[in-house]
Amino acid sequence: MTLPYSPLNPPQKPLSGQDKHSFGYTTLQSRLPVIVSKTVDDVYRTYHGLPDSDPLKKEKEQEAKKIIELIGGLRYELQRDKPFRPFTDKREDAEEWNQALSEYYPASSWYKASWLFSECYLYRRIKEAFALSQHWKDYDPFFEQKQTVFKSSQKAVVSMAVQLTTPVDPKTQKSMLDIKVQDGPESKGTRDTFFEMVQVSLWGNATDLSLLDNPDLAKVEELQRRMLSSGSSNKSSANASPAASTVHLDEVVQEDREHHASELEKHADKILSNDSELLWNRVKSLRNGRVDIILDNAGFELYVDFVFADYLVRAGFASEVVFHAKRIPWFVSDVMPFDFQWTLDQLHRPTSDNTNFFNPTDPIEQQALQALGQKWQSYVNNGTWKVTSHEFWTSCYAFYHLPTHPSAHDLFQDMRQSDLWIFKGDLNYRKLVYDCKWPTTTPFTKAIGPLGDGEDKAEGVPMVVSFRTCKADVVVGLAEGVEEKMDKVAANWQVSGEYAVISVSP
Ligand SMILES: O=P(O)(O)OC[C@H]1O[C@](O)(CO)[C@@H](O)[C@@H]1O
Repeated sequence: MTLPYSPLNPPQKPLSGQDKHSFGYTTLQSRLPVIVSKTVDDVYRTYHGLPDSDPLKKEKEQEAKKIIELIGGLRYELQRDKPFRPFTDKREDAEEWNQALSEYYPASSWYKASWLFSECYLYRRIKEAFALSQHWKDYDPFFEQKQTVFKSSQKAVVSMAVQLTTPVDPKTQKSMLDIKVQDGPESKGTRDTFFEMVQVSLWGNATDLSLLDNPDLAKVEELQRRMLSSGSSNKSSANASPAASTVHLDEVVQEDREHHASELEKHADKILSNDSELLWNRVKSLRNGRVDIILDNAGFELYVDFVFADYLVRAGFASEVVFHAKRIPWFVSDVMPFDFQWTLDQLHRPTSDNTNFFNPTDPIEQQALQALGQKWQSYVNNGTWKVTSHEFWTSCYAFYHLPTHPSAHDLFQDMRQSDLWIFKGDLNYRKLVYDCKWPTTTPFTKAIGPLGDGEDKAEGVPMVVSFRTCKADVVVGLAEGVEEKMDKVAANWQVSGEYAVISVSP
């Protein structure tokens, strides 16, 4: 079946930088030039830091200068709204990108094309600058930023690890993650934990680097405090002395958990449309199913994605979780396969090694991190967790094209084996709904076209879920009156990342 839609002919009017009041305009005008400049800074710092002992230093320096020149040129083109030009590198997706450029936007430019196309084109152009080199081909200019922000998440990461691994019931010694579906899917523990995990996974999307043009680490911490008690309870295990934490850990963790649960409750009204009950109905019927998570950001968000996936496995709902990462550096903080393994490594490295990424002083905290890291590594080793990547996720195409685009054929055939697709984050949401100006009351299931449950539903698509904090103008699935109410509450509610939606299409 050929789709009537294309980047040039989306199902509704597309968001575009032409609208000066849109977040697309602000992004093209102010945010992307900063991101591009920071990319140049990173390359500059990295090549200046090359050791003299590196036999390839000279060649690498020369190539780095070329990369800087290319990325500088890109910034110039963006700021002056110059026409798009074709790609000149030999990556496997270059031809498809060039075809799309000539078919949809032969004489277009950054502000004239759809915002979605322009923004994806920018990240692909950054990749081109590296792909044309020999020594920097696989270099990720955003890795250092991803690392720094993850490091600044230590408090939240550690606190959550302790909460998850400490027995909640001293008699059974079971932790929050040990709740099994055999205890009855509707048992209070299983159900409550599910809703908590969903919210943790959702708000994990609030800390993303492309939105924080200038990663303000205090803001990152503040955002994480939304979902955690760390830093807010002075009894938190993260602050307790080793002796105190050993003696009263159960109590402290219990208190932290209660605080955490009430923090989440406080944020429940920030979820403007919440289909998590529908999701629960599906999840609780699963036994040893397959769940696909289309990842968004590395760092803290990936960590909470691991937590959610671990819950699904331990409870017995899933025996296979497939994580979809990006093949190229994308929207600054998106997960690449390297980030996936790197994150696991930081959690379960032996603590005697002074180079530990996280360095909590309390042995209980160290053990908690290691316990999670080792458990998660074992899932990777035995194939329960798989990380994969596909060019489609970094193409210019919205997800309407996943079932029918020839280059996504293998991906779609594989994903059809899944019981549930969970899309994380804002960009994935934008690609699900084709980044259009939908009325906010449009049902999610309609706005996602062939992935929804309308007449044009593609065969083999399972339940589609999106966990998204709102960081772009488009939002659907709202009840009548919500948009008007929100306009009075906060002028920038659609893009601030303060509000969220949990959307499900059966
Ligand atoms: O990491 P996320 O949640 O996909 O967000 C990506 C960010 O980049 C944007 O696509 C704009 O640059 C926004 O929509 C969002 O702020």
